[in-house]
Amino acid sequence: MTYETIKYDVTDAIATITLHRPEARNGFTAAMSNELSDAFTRADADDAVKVVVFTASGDYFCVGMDMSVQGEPEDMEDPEWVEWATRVARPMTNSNKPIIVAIPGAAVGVGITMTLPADFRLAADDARFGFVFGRRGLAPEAGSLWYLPQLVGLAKAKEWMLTGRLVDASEGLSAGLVTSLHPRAELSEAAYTLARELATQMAPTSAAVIRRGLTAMTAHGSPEAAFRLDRKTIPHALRGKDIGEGVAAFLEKRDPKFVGVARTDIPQLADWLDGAE
Ligand SMILES: C/C=C/C(=O)SCCNC(=O)CCNC(=O)[C@H](O)C(C)(C)COP(=O)(O)OP(=O)(O)OC[C@H]1O[C@@H](n2cnc3c(N)ncnc32)[C@H](O)[C@@H]1OP(=O)(O)O
Repeated sequence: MTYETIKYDVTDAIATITLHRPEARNGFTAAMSNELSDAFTRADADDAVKVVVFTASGDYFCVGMDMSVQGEPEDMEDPEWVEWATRVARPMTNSNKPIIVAIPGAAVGVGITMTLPADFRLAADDARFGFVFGRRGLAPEAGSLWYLPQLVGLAKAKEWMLTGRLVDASEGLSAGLVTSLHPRAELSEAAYTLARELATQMAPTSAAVIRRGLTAMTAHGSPEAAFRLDRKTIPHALRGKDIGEGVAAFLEKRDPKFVGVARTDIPQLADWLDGAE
């Protein structure tokens, strides 16, 4: 697929997906929805990719739906509309690779909800966030009715979504929405420092089990379900390509050279997670 609203790059095992409509403050469109869906799916399928960085060109991350081009749909059941945030959030949720979001400025509406399935949200210290759907007569999307209370608690999620007020960066940090804050000029380096650490220090199969397992267990797990999942994943890890390397690297006081590939080494992971309820 040719991308017109985003950029996609892979360098040194890190895929970077960049919202690229800076003239429109990266306003979200149907084309952007399709392109992001394709890019996250592509990064997951590429065995050369170990980590994904999701960021944006310009001073805004994304001002949400581009209200200047995205009019009212003729058919409110049209999946082009109903599914447009899900198309992004689902491949992010199912990704075998950790996802780091670097948020340089305002992230509002779908501009913030589509980041919630990611694993880390690093933000500029003057960024703002807004769950403004009620103010526009819309309903929350991207699975945010589930994700937001998981991240910040039910009381805060209700307050943010019911008022639709803008939340500043420090409140986002203290509530748990944001992982860390950085001066805007240092945000990109902070994101790539973290990405390089994950790409070099984490066994890919371990990362996939951890990010997907935590989400699945939080969504529909229990201690017994987690014990059952452990019984699948631990023997698998012990038979895997990287356990010897991880232990040897520790004992030899050197960086590991992990060769595992989650997608092909544990193709049954999705079935294990589905069966974990
Ligand atoms: C299914 C999906 C649903 C959703 O995503 S619903 C959410 C839709 N998005 C919004 O409602 C956000 C509306 N925008 C804002 O609240 C603010 O903006 C911001 C907090 C994002 C940024 O504030 P500041 O930096 O003070 O900029 P500014 O002066 O308000 O806006 C600058 C220019 O950007 C235009 N703009 C902002 N957001 C959008 C948008 N989402 N779609 C189209 N245009 C937008 C404005 O109108 C204005 O334009 P001009 O300079 O010509 O006056």
